[in-house]
Amino acid sequence: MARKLYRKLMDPKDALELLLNEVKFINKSPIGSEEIKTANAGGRIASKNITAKIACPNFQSSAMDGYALIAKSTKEASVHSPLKVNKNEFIEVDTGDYVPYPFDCVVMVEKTKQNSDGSITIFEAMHPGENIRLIGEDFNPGEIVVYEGQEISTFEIMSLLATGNDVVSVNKKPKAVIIATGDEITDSYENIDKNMYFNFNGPAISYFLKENKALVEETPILPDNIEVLQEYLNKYSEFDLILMIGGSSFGRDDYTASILEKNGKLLAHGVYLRPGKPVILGSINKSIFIGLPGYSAACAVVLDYFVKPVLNMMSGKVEFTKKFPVSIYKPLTSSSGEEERIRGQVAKVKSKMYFYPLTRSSSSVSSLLYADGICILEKGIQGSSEQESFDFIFWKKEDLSENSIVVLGSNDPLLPYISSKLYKDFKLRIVSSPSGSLSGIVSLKDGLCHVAATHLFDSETEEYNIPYILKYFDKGDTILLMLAYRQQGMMVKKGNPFNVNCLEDIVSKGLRIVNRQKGAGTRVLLDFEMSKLGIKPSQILGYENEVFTHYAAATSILSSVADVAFGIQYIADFLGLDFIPWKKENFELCICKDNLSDPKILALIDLIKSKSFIDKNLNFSGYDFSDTGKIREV
Ligand SMILES: Nc1nc2c(c(=O)[nH]1)N[C@H]1C(S)=C(S)[C@@H](COP(=O)(O)OP(=O)(O)OC[C@H]3O[C@@H](n4cnc5c(N)ncnc54)[C@H](O)[C@@H]3O)O[C@H]1N2
Ligand code: MOO
Repeated sequence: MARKLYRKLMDPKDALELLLNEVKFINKSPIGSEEIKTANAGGRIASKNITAKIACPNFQSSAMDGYALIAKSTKEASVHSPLKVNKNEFIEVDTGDYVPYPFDCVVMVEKTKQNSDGSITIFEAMHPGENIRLIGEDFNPGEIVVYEGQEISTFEIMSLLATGNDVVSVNKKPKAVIIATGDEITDSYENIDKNMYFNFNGPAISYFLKENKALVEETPILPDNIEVLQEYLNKYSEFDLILMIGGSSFGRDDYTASILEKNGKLLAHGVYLRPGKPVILGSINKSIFIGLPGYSAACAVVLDYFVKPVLNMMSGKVEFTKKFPVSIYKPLTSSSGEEERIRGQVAKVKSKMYFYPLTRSSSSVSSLLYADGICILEKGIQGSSEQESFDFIFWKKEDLSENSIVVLGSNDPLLPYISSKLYKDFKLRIVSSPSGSLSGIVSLKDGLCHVAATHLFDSETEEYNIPYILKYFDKGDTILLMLAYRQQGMMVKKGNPFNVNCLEDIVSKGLRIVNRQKGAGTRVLLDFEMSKLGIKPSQILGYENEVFTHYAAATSILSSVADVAFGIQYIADFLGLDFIPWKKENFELCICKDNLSDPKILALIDLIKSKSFIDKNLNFSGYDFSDTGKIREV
């Protein structure tokens, strides 16, 4: 099949409007209602206002254990003039008992004296209604208990049953089917090799749909075959929502849009939204059809932007997307023609809420795992400034923004272990965004983080970190907390196929490197080693290719896009690369002294001092923990 090279992109808001109108057009807003037992209605959506059938309580009752009396007859009673009430003038009641007329108040048993002749003595006057639960005190018949569109949960069930609603009318759950497509998609790890991906989107989307009130089926993974796809679309024509994963962009096998064009209604193929651009929206028979891009982050944005509103409409759920204002800690630029939804974490630093973006790659799964939610960058934003405020939408249920320690600067594999310990013991976490040691120190100065992670070698003093920090902070303003000494060096493929032993080999053999970004400790060290040997950047192929982490440097070697990269021994060993050692370095955390009273920072310092984050089961090769937890004054 020839590649299709055209597509008219739409504004995402217009596309959503068309789609929701289509849900109405096929009469599925909502899809219908059913009566079910209230006891089983948790999580369901009320299809209409539900009113109280009976009052709650529906008879006057005693609020206390004691004696029901006639208030009028007690008006002379006081501590100084106790009143004897004969046994035919009261009735004994327990909490919740019916209180018959003419009794109109209850005296608590502990406020009376019981006499041998069966009478009681009371010591204060009672007023009508005292300790009586009145009819309809909680709910009166006809009062609205649950609104149409409201989700029924614990207290709704309690209130509905208290008001005589044994059964309730709820909206039916939309029936959704997920069709994962692609010859390269498999559900067995045995087949995972070149050109095969495990179907991690399908089961995850299934859970998303269930969380959003759908009944879900998943088909087997379908091949890129137009007849088979067609057959499954017919098979599920009774379903309310058909989601097809993959095959939405311009690939050879991207049949999805054309099937819809021929057999149903193609409302949109492609929107000015990133990620999620190649989404396909339409209907077929009486089902809404949404073609999700195969890349996971694009899938996630489409689920949030298009699928969720469709499900809410079908299940009749009234939902409001709460947006929070955030500042972006470093300038971001959106692509000129598209609205961007950027994944990231949020954290409060010095009472200001900051957004720390994660990778914008559409295929990234880890960014979905780590993101608290998304920040909306309207199209055409050029280099946002820190003063500007942007809309942030939580995707996660848990808001950890005030429980976050923001570590900017360099990156170290120990940080996730530290974060996991802090989470388990204190529900704290580390938010880290690798920006390079120097940039971390500047961010600390600018109040954009709590901690700067740094490993900067100063060639003049041959000292680590302090000379750099003193360029930005006064003496005595900060401390350095030692995390570990790390072995730095060169990483090459297993077996060292190019026989690299020193930097000169890179030049003489014309090898490709991948560099770290300017201001990164590893970059500073490389430049120092190069200047010692008189090697110029122009002599090294790939000197301008920058990556932001040790992992990214190592994976460039694994993916054969570089022959040599620079970083720490641990990563090389961890990923099965060979390593040529250079130098041991100090990896330290710089903290402002005026932050030392923050309980979060104290918890971090205590943990590092205790060294209990060092997982004995892991081999931290190239790490020296002898001075871990030591503090240096800057
Ligand atoms: N020449 C162009 N190429 C691409 C464009 C473009 O405009 N021009 N758009 C890119 C964008 S944007 C996106 S997003 C992706 C989406 O691609 P498709 O929707 O066509 O998805 P596939 O090609 O079928 O799959 C891509 C990729 O996704 C992964 N995948 C797919 N299904 C699953 C699954 N069930 N579980 C896990 N992973 C899955 C897999 O890595 C596939 O290789 O297209 C760009 N290309
Ligand atoms: O939709 Mo794609 O996700 O923009 O990369």
